[in-house]
Amino acid sequence: MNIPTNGAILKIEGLKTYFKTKTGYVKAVDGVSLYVPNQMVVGVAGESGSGKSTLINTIFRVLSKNAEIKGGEVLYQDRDILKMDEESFSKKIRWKEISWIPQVSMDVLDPVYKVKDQMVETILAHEDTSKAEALERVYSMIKSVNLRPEVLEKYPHELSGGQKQRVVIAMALLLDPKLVIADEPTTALDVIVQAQIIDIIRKLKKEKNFSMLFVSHDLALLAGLSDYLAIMYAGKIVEFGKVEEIYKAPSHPYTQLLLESIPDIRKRGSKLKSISGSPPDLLNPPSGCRFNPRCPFAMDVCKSVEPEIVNVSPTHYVACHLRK
Ligand SMILES: Nc1ncnc2c1ncn2[C@@H]1O[C@H](COP(=O)(O)OP(=O)(O)OP(=O)(O)O)[C@@H](O)[C@H]1O
Repeated sequence: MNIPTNGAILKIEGLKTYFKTKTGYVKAVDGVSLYVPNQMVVGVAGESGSGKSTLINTIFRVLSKNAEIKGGEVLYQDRDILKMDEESFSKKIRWKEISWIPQVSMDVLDPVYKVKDQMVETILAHEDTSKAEALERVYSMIKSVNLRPEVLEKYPHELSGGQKQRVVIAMALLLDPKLVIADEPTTALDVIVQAQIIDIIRKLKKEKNFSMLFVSHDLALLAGLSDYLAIMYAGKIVEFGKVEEIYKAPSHPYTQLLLESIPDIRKRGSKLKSISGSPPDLLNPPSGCRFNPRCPFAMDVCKSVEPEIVNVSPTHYVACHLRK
Protein backbone atom coordinates (compact mmCIF):
# COMPACT_ATOMS: atom_id res chain seq x y z
CA MET A 1 0.00 0.00 0.00
CA ASN A 2 1.33 3.40 -0.91
CA ILE A 3 -0.54 6.23 0.77
CA PRO A 4 0.67 9.81 0.44
CA THR A 5 0.26 10.77 4.07
CA ASN A 6 2.45 13.88 3.88
CA GLY A 7 0.50 16.77 5.27
CA ALA A 8 -1.98 14.51 7.05
CA ILE A 9 -3.02 15.91 10.43
CA LEU A 10 -4.11 12.47 11.64
CA LYS A 11 -2.63 9.11 10.69
CA ILE A 12 -4.02 5.93 12.11
CA GLU A 13 -1.90 2.83 11.56
CA GLY A 14 -3.02 -0.74 12.22
CA LEU A 15 -5.29 0.24 15.11
CA LYS A 16 -6.91 -2.58 17.08
CA THR A 17 -9.44 -1.79 19.80
CA TYR A 18 -11.13 -4.83 21.34
CA PHE A 19 -13.74 -5.13 24.10
CA LYS A 20 -13.21 -7.78 26.74
CA THR A 21 -16.40 -9.69 27.47
CA LYS A 22 -17.23 -12.90 29.38
CA THR A 23 -17.34 -14.81 26.11
CA GLY A 24 -14.16 -13.39 24.56
CA TYR A 25 -12.91 -10.30 22.78
CA VAL A 26 -15.23 -8.26 20.55
CA LYS A 27 -12.89 -7.12 17.75
CA ALA A 28 -14.62 -3.77 17.16
CA VAL A 29 -11.70 -2.03 15.44
CA ASP A 30 -9.35 -4.58 13.97
CA GLY A 31 -6.33 -3.29 12.08
CA VAL A 32 -7.64 0.07 10.88
CA SER A 33 -5.33 2.35 8.89
CA LEU A 34 -6.65 5.72 7.85
CA TYR A 35 -5.48 9.27 7.38
CA VAL A 36 -7.04 12.71 7.48
CA PRO A 37 -5.32 15.14 5.08
CA ASN A 38 -4.89 18.61 6.52
CA GLN A 39 -8.04 20.76 6.32
CA MET A 40 -10.01 18.00 4.62
CA VAL A 41 -13.17 16.21 5.69
CA VAL A 42 -12.94 12.42 5.82
CA GLY A 43 -16.28 10.67 6.11
CA VAL A 44 -16.42 7.18 7.61
CA ALA A 45 -19.44 5.18 6.44
CA GLY A 46 -20.57 1.81 7.65
CA GLU A 47 -23.52 -0.13 8.99
CA SER A 48 -24.46 -0.13 12.65
CA GLY A 49 -21.96 -2.16 14.66
CA SER A 50 -19.09 -1.80 12.17
CA GLY A 51 -16.90 -0.11 14.80
CA LYS A 52 -17.28 3.56 13.86
CA SER A 53 -17.93 4.86 17.38
CA THR A 54 -15.16 2.67 18.78
CA LEU A 55 -12.75 4.25 16.29
CA ILE A 56 -13.80 7.78 17.30
CA ASN A 57 -13.76 6.96 21.02
CA THR A 58 -10.24 5.54 20.69
CA ILE A 59 -9.00 8.81 19.13
CA PHE A 60 -10.66 11.00 21.76
CA ARG A 61 -9.69 8.55 24.51
CA VAL A 62 -13.17 8.11 25.91
CA LEU A 63 -13.38 4.32 25.63
CA SER A 64 -15.42 2.24 28.06
CA LYS A 65 -13.55 0.41 30.81
CA ASN A 66 -13.60 -3.02 29.14
CA ALA A 67 -11.86 -1.68 26.01
CA GLU A 68 -8.26 -2.70 25.31
CA ILE A 69 -6.04 -1.22 22.64
CA LYS A 70 -4.33 -4.28 21.23
CA GLY A 71 -2.14 -2.62 18.65
CA GLY A 72 -1.43 0.22 16.27
CA GLU A 73 -0.98 3.94 16.67
CA VAL A 74 -2.93 7.17 16.35
CA LEU A 75 -0.57 9.89 15.18
CA TYR A 76 -1.82 13.45 15.59
CA GLN A 77 0.67 15.79 13.92
CA ASP A 78 3.11 12.86 13.99
CA ARG A 79 2.77 12.29 17.74
CA ASP A 80 1.24 9.06 19.04
CA ILE A 81 -1.57 10.33 21.25
CA LEU A 82 -2.29 6.84 22.60
CA LYS A 83 1.09 6.89 24.32
CA MET A 84 0.49 10.21 26.12
CA ASP A 85 -0.45 10.07 29.79
CA GLU A 86 -4.03 11.09 30.53
CA GLU A 87 -3.03 14.36 32.21
CA SER A 88 -1.04 15.71 29.25
CA PHE A 89 -3.63 14.47 26.75
CA SER A 90 -6.38 16.23 28.65
CA LYS A 91 -4.36 19.42 29.09
CA LYS A 92 -2.82 19.72 25.63
CA ILE A 93 -4.94 17.81 23.16
CA ARG A 94 -8.55 17.08 24.18
CA TRP A 95 -10.87 19.97 23.11
CA LYS A 96 -7.91 22.25 22.38
CA GLU A 97 -6.34 20.45 19.43
CA ILE A 98 -8.82 17.64 18.79
CA SER A 99 -12.47 18.21 19.48
CA TRP A 100 -15.47 15.86 19.59
CA ILE A 101 -19.06 16.27 18.46
CA PRO A 102 -20.77 13.20 19.87
CA GLN A 103 -24.14 11.61 19.14
CA VAL A 104 -27.17 13.56 20.36
CA SER A 105 -27.81 10.91 23.02
CA MET A 106 -24.45 11.54 24.73
CA ASP A 107 -24.95 14.01 27.53
CA VAL A 108 -21.77 16.02 27.31
CA LEU A 109 -23.35 19.14 28.78
CA ASP A 110 -23.34 19.37 32.56
CA PRO A 111 -26.99 19.51 33.73
CA VAL A 112 -26.26 21.68 36.78
CA TYR A 113 -24.66 24.62 34.95
CA LYS A 114 -26.17 27.21 32.65
CA VAL A 115 -24.88 27.03 29.07
CA LYS A 116 -23.02 30.33 29.51
CA ASP A 117 -21.19 29.19 32.63
CA GLN A 118 -19.99 25.92 31.14
CA MET A 119 -18.78 27.61 27.97
CA VAL A 120 -16.92 30.36 29.83
CA GLU A 121 -15.44 27.75 32.19
CA THR A 122 -14.18 25.70 29.22
CA ILE A 123 -12.23 28.71 27.92
CA LEU A 124 -10.87 29.72 31.32
CA ALA A 125 -9.77 26.16 32.11
CA HIS A 126 -7.59 26.04 28.99
CA GLU A 127 -6.52 29.60 28.28
CA ASP A 128 -5.02 32.47 30.18
CA THR A 129 -7.63 35.07 29.38
CA SER A 130 -10.05 37.40 31.19
CA LYS A 131 -13.65 36.45 31.97
CA ALA A 132 -14.90 39.39 29.88
CA GLU A 133 -12.92 38.24 26.87
CA ALA A 134 -14.12 34.66 27.32
CA LEU A 135 -17.71 35.86 27.52
CA GLU A 136 -17.32 37.84 24.32
CA ARG A 137 -16.09 34.71 22.52
CA VAL A 138 -18.97 32.67 23.93
CA TYR A 139 -21.53 35.19 22.57
CA SER A 140 -19.88 35.20 19.17
CA MET A 141 -19.71 31.36 19.04
CA ILE A 142 -23.38 31.02 20.02
CA LYS A 143 -24.28 33.44 17.24
CA SER A 144 -22.29 31.46 14.71
CA VAL A 145 -24.36 28.32 15.43
CA ASN A 146 -27.51 30.41 14.78
CA LEU A 147 -28.71 30.50 18.38
CA ARG A 148 -30.06 33.53 20.22
CA PRO A 149 -28.01 34.82 23.18
CA GLU A 150 -30.93 34.01 25.54
CA VAL A 151 -29.96 30.35 25.19
CA LEU A 152 -26.85 31.11 27.23
CA GLU A 153 -28.98 31.71 30.33
CA LYS A 154 -30.62 28.29 30.09
CA TYR A 155 -29.83 24.92 31.61
CA PRO A 156 -29.30 21.99 29.18
CA HIS A 157 -32.67 20.38 30.04
CA GLU A 158 -34.47 23.57 28.92
CA LEU A 159 -33.16 23.18 25.34
CA SER A 160 -34.65 21.25 22.42
CA GLY A 161 -32.59 18.43 20.85
CA GLY A 162 -31.52 20.68 17.96
CA GLN A 163 -30.59 23.59 20.27
CA LYS A 164 -28.62 21.25 22.51
CA GLN A 165 -26.65 19.86 19.58
CA ARG A 166 -25.84 23.40 18.39
CA VAL A 167 -24.54 24.22 21.86
CA VAL A 168 -22.45 21.03 21.74
CA ILE A 169 -21.02 22.16 18.37
CA ALA A 170 -20.31 25.64 19.77
CA MET A 171 -18.54 24.04 22.76
CA ALA A 172 -16.53 21.78 20.49
CA LEU A 173 -15.25 24.74 18.46
CA LEU A 174 -14.71 27.16 21.32
CA LEU A 175 -10.98 26.58 21.62
CA ASP A 176 -10.35 26.62 17.87
CA PRO A 177 -9.35 22.96 17.50
CA LYS A 178 -7.44 21.87 14.40
CA LEU A 179 -9.21 18.53 14.13
CA VAL A 180 -12.89 17.86 14.81
CA ILE A 181 -14.15 14.30 15.13
CA ALA A 182 -17.90 13.90 14.80
CA ASP A 183 -19.85 10.75 15.61
CA GLU A 184 -23.29 10.70 13.95
CA PRO A 185 -23.96 14.23 15.28
CA THR A 186 -27.37 14.51 13.62
CA THR A 187 -28.77 11.00 14.00
CA ALA A 188 -31.99 11.05 16.10
CA LEU A 189 -32.83 14.62 15.05
CA ASP A 190 -35.66 15.24 12.61
CA VAL A 191 -34.66 15.77 8.98
CA ILE A 192 -35.14 19.55 8.95
CA VAL A 193 -33.06 20.09 12.08
CA GLN A 194 -30.55 17.59 10.70
CA ALA A 195 -30.14 19.66 7.52
CA GLN A 196 -29.75 22.88 9.57
CA ILE A 197 -27.03 21.32 11.71
CA ILE A 198 -25.14 20.03 8.66
CA ASP A 199 -25.34 23.52 7.12
CA ILE A 200 -23.87 25.00 10.30
CA ILE A 201 -21.04 22.46 10.34
CA ARG A 202 -20.33 23.17 6.67
CA LYS A 203 -20.31 26.96 7.26
CA LEU A 204 -18.04 26.70 10.31
CA LYS A 205 -15.67 24.37 8.48
CA LYS A 206 -15.34 26.99 5.74
CA GLU A 207 -14.73 29.81 8.24
CA LYS A 208 -12.36 28.02 10.58
CA ASN A 209 -10.71 25.55 8.24
CA PHE A 210 -10.36 22.69 10.68
CA SER A 211 -9.83 19.13 9.52
CA MET A 212 -12.62 16.69 10.22
CA LEU A 213 -13.30 12.99 10.66
CA PHE A 214 -17.06 12.52 10.36
CA VAL A 215 -18.69 9.19 11.09
CA SER A 216 -22.15 8.27 9.84
CA HIS A 217 -24.21 5.35 8.57
CA ASP A 218 -25.72 7.83 6.07
CA LEU A 219 -23.63 7.68 2.90
CA ALA A 220 -25.72 10.33 1.12
CA LEU A 221 -25.08 12.81 3.94
CA LEU A 222 -21.36 12.00 3.94
CA ALA A 223 -21.03 12.38 0.18
CA GLY A 224 -22.25 15.98 0.40
CA LEU A 225 -19.89 16.89 3.21
CA SER A 226 -16.67 14.95 2.72
CA ASP A 227 -13.56 15.25 0.55
CA TYR A 228 -12.57 11.63 1.22
CA LEU A 229 -14.60 8.59 2.17
CA ALA A 230 -13.60 5.56 4.20
CA ILE A 231 -15.89 2.55 4.06
CA MET A 232 -15.87 0.50 7.24
CA TYR A 233 -17.09 -3.07 7.48
CA ALA A 234 -16.93 -5.31 10.56
CA GLY A 235 -14.04 -3.48 12.23
CA LYS A 236 -12.00 -2.88 9.08
CA ILE A 237 -11.65 -0.16 6.45
CA VAL A 238 -12.40 -1.95 3.18
CA GLU A 239 -12.05 1.07 0.87
CA PHE A 240 -10.71 4.62 1.09
CA GLY A 241 -10.51 7.35 -1.50
CA LYS A 242 -11.60 10.76 -2.70
CA VAL A 243 -15.39 11.04 -2.75
CA GLU A 244 -15.49 11.33 -6.54
CA GLU A 245 -13.22 8.28 -6.93
CA ILE A 246 -15.44 6.17 -4.70
CA TYR A 247 -18.60 7.35 -6.46
CA LYS A 248 -17.26 6.90 -9.98
CA ALA A 249 -15.37 3.67 -9.41
CA PRO A 250 -16.36 1.92 -6.18
CA SER A 251 -13.92 -0.97 -6.00
CA HIS A 252 -15.14 -3.09 -3.11
CA PRO A 253 -18.38 -5.08 -3.58
CA TYR A 254 -19.56 -3.79 -0.19
CA THR A 255 -19.09 -0.17 -1.31
CA GLN A 256 -20.91 -0.94 -4.57
CA LEU A 257 -23.84 -2.41 -2.67
CA LEU A 258 -23.88 0.50 -0.20
CA LEU A 259 -24.04 2.97 -3.09
CA GLU A 260 -26.86 0.99 -4.71
CA SER A 261 -28.78 1.09 -1.46
CA ILE A 262 -29.03 4.90 -1.31
CA PRO A 263 -31.55 6.89 -3.34
CA ASP A 264 -30.06 8.70 -6.35
CA ILE A 265 -31.98 11.88 -7.10
CA ARG A 266 -30.63 11.88 -10.65
CA LYS A 267 -32.16 8.49 -11.41
CA ARG A 268 -35.74 8.83 -10.28
CA GLY A 269 -37.62 5.58 -10.17
CA SER A 270 -34.45 3.45 -10.09
CA LYS A 271 -34.76 0.43 -7.84
CA LEU A 272 -32.89 0.46 -4.57
CA LYS A 273 -31.06 -2.67 -3.52
CA SER A 274 -30.55 -3.81 0.01
CA ILE A 275 -27.58 -5.82 1.16
CA SER A 276 -28.68 -9.33 2.02
CA GLY A 277 -27.57 -10.98 5.24
CA SER A 278 -26.42 -9.19 8.35
CA PRO A 279 -23.07 -7.93 9.66
CA PRO A 280 -20.98 -10.61 11.39
CA ASP A 281 -20.60 -11.18 15.08
CA LEU A 282 -17.35 -9.44 16.01
CA LEU A 283 -16.68 -11.98 18.76
CA ASN A 284 -16.08 -14.57 16.04
CA PRO A 285 -15.72 -12.75 12.72
CA PRO A 286 -15.50 -14.84 9.53
CA SER A 287 -12.00 -15.80 8.43
CA GLY A 288 -10.54 -14.40 5.22
CA CYS A 289 -12.45 -11.35 4.03
CA ARG A 290 -15.07 -10.47 6.64
CA PHE A 291 -17.55 -9.60 3.91
CA ASN A 292 -17.27 -13.02 2.18
CA PRO A 293 -20.51 -14.55 3.56
CA ARG A 294 -22.52 -11.66 2.04
CA CYS A 295 -20.45 -10.98 -1.05
CA PRO A 296 -22.03 -11.87 -4.40
CA PHE A 297 -18.55 -12.34 -5.93
CA ALA A 298 -16.93 -14.39 -3.16
CA MET A 299 -14.29 -16.85 -4.35
CA ASP A 300 -12.61 -19.68 -2.40
CA VAL A 301 -9.63 -17.50 -1.49
CA CYS A 302 -11.97 -14.93 0.13
CA LYS A 303 -12.97 -17.49 2.76
CA SER A 304 -9.48 -18.21 3.97
CA VAL A 305 -7.09 -15.37 3.13
CA GLU A 306 -7.52 -11.82 4.35
CA PRO A 307 -7.16 -9.48 1.35
CA GLU A 308 -4.25 -7.07 1.32
CA ILE A 309 -4.86 -3.38 0.85
CA VAL A 310 -3.95 -2.34 -2.69
CA ASN A 311 -3.88 1.03 -4.42
CA VAL A 312 -6.38 1.77 -7.16
CA SER A 313 -4.90 5.27 -7.50
CA PRO A 314 -2.45 7.20 -5.29
CA THR A 315 -5.40 8.38 -3.17
CA HIS A 316 -7.70 5.39 -3.51
CA TYR A 317 -7.18 1.98 -1.93
CA VAL A 318 -9.18 -1.15 -1.41
CA ALA A 319 -8.95 -4.51 0.37
CA CYS A 320 -10.48 -7.07 -2.01
CA HIS A 321 -9.13 -10.20 -3.75
CA LEU A 322 -10.91 -9.19 -6.96
CA ARG A 323 -8.67 -6.13 -7.30
CA LYS A 324 -5.24 -7.78 -7.19
N1 LIG B 1 -18.37 -1.68 25.84
C1 LIG B 1 -18.55 -2.66 24.95
N2 LIG B 1 -18.42 -3.97 25.31
C2 LIG B 1 -18.56 -4.96 24.41
N3 LIG B 1 -18.85 -4.76 23.11
C3 LIG B 1 -18.98 -3.48 22.70
C4 LIG B 1 -18.86 -2.37 23.59
N4 LIG B 1 -19.07 -1.23 22.89
C5 LIG B 1 -19.32 -1.61 21.62
N5 LIG B 1 -19.26 -2.95 21.50
C6 LIG B 1 -19.43 -3.75 20.26
O1 LIG B 1 -18.43 -3.33 19.35
C7 LIG B 1 -18.92 -3.38 18.02
C8 LIG B 1 -18.75 -2.03 17.35
O2 LIG B 1 -19.59 -1.08 17.98
P1 LIG B 1 -19.62 0.47 17.60
O3 LIG B 1 -20.58 1.15 18.51
O4 LIG B 1 -18.22 0.97 17.55
O5 LIG B 1 -20.20 0.41 16.11
P2 LIG B 1 -20.86 1.58 15.26
O6 LIG B 1 -20.46 1.33 13.86
O7 LIG B 1 -20.52 2.90 15.86
O8 LIG B 1 -22.40 1.27 15.43
P3 LIG B 1 -23.59 2.32 15.71
O9 LIG B 1 -23.76 3.08 14.44
O10 LIG B 1 -24.74 1.39 16.02
O11 LIG B 1 -23.16 3.14 16.88
C9 LIG B 1 -20.38 -3.85 18.12
O12 LIG B 1 -20.40 -5.23 17.92
C10 LIG B 1 -20.75 -3.51 19.56
O13 LIG B 1 -21.76 -4.36 20.04
